[in-house]
Amino acid sequence: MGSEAVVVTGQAGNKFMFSGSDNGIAGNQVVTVANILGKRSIFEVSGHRHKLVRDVIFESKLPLITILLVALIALVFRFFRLKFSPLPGKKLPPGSFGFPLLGESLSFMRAQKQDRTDEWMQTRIDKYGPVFKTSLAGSKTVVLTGQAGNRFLFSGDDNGISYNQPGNVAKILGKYSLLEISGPKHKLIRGAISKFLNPESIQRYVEEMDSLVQKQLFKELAGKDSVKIVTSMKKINFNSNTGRGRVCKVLSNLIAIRKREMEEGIVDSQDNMISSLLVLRSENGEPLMEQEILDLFLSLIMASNDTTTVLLTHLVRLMSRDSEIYNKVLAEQNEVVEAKKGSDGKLTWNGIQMMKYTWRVTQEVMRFTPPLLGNFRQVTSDIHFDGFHIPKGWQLLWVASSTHMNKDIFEDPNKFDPSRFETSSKAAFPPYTYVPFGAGPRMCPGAEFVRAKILLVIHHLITKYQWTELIPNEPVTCDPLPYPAMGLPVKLYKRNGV
Ligand code: HEM
Repeated sequence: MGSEAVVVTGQAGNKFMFSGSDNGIAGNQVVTVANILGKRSIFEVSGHRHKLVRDVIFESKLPLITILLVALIALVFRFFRLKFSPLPGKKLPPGSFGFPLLGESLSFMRAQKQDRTDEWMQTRIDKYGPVFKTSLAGSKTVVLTGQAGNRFLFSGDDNGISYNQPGNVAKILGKYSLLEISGPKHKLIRGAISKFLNPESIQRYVEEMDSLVQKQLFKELAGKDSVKIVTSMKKINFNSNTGRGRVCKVLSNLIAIRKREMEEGIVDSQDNMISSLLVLRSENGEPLMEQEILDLFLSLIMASNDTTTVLLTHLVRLMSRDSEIYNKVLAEQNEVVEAKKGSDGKLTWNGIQMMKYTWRVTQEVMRFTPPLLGNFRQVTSDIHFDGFHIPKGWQLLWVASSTHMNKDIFEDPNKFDPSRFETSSKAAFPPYTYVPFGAGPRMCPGAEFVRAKILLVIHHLITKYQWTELIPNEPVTCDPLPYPAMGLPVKLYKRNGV
């Protein structure tokens, strides 16, 4: 332990050691033990004080178990005081770590369950300011809110801030998912994937997407007069009952098919995402392993399924509650139906571009209820923000509502008003303030795909069906995404002539 020592053994040695207290020999413990026990522990005090403490403990009439219990509690408190004590000389953000071990996790989880996360955040912002510390999921956490906090967090990728997800999420996604890789490899793979998710690509396969959406939607709703919207939307997005094992098998087969097709020259490497990943080479010329391609696809599926389901669910819920919005969306979609007559009944990219009002409603739904309320980052080296020191090993948390519901950014924020998106959101709101898809190098690459998907589903749903909620005022619960607690059961009515 960094000290020279003499080992004393035998009867004579023991006698010398045990009788020698305060006679040139002290009972003090090594530094780490002393730190934990505290400098007034019986092991650390000596002389008259040691005798006094010893008499109180051993001569008292208190049962030994009580004494041991008190000592144990003191030890645990001491341990956690040290563990959670601020670093000397460093200005840490204000805030509270809550209870030992649990931190503020329980109250945060309770707020999530009751859909009161915004309130939980706001109470702390009012008390401590836009940057505050807490302890969540067993980690010391700094919550960064507001435009400046968002900008710092979103731009800080690989700069003392890492995107790696908590252990359980990482396990599900696989270690090669886009969310787990960083640096040049992340840039390379993100670039390859994004090429297939940008508007130019979506334009090419919008008709194919449309026929798939129609097929899945009508298969799901056919013959039913009531459905749970959450379940139906999950099935339309991706059958959530399909486990990781089965998806991997299907993807493995697909990779083998693409490899063969490329060898036979049937498809070009830029025809589809799998082929383009198969020809991708890292800086040192290495191709991706099959496991990497599998994890990448799985992460795309996982990142898209729940978020898109939540968004569709909240749109359907809103339209069953607000007949004015429902009628305006329906009127716009009927215009698209008319326009389709000029293109053999097919929904084209132009049709998608006509759905401006529907998209504004969707944008406002995401402002009110962002499908992803926020996300964590890991601090990989000491960083500084707004005059505060944030030590390595802590985590950061960004929260969409901190800017979405800010009256200085969005006028009358509690009013549902799709018209605020009439000019392009980029021009209307300062950067890093409207963040349902995040921002910066880790911004959601699926944003354009989501737009096409949502508009296609709503187009077919509203032109064929009307619906009413079966549970009035069904509460929303975040687990961790904001879902209606009972899955939004609705009664379906087919429109005349369908
Ligand atoms: C309504 C639907 C969606 C919402 C609200 C959403 C939201 C987000 C947000 C906020 C982030 C950034 C998280 C952060 O910075 O902490 C993100 C990242 C990501 N999203 Fe989405 N997403 C949606 C749909 C999709 C879809 C459809 C895909 C795939 C086609 C997708 C793939 C991804 C991936 C791969 C990342 C990680 C990007 C990276 O690390 O570079 N998302 N998403």
